Amino acid sequence: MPSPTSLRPADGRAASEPVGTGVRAQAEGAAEADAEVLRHRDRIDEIDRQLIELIRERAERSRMVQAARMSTGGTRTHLARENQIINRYGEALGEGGTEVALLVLRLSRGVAGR
Ligand SMILES: C=C(O[C@@H]1C=C(C(=O)O)C=C[C@H]1O)C(=O)O
Repeated sequence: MPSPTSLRPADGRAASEPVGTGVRAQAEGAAEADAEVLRHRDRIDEIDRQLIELIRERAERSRMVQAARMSTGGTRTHLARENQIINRYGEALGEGGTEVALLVLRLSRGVAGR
């Protein structure tokens, strides 16, 4: 006659509990979830690094365009072009895209505005 403990399933749950609900199964599930979080966070951090780098390059190039235009008496800003950019972000990203475009333009324009 087996002892009561030898009747316990190997995954740590009580024999009366459904598969996947035992202490071990829950611990394994939690470890997998933790690993998944770390994997996605690694990629998110990499994406953020790239975004920051791209925003910096964009701002630098934008300031060069602005400087070139102003060197011949033009304005710093060009509203028709900005509207095209705002629409592009809005169409690609939805309502929040418009706000992203406005922030990107603000970062690119520097403090002075026009
Ligand atoms: C860079 C330019 O100058 C300004 C900055 C813009 C930008 O950062 O995208 C867009 C229009 C202008 O207000 C441009 O005209 O292309």
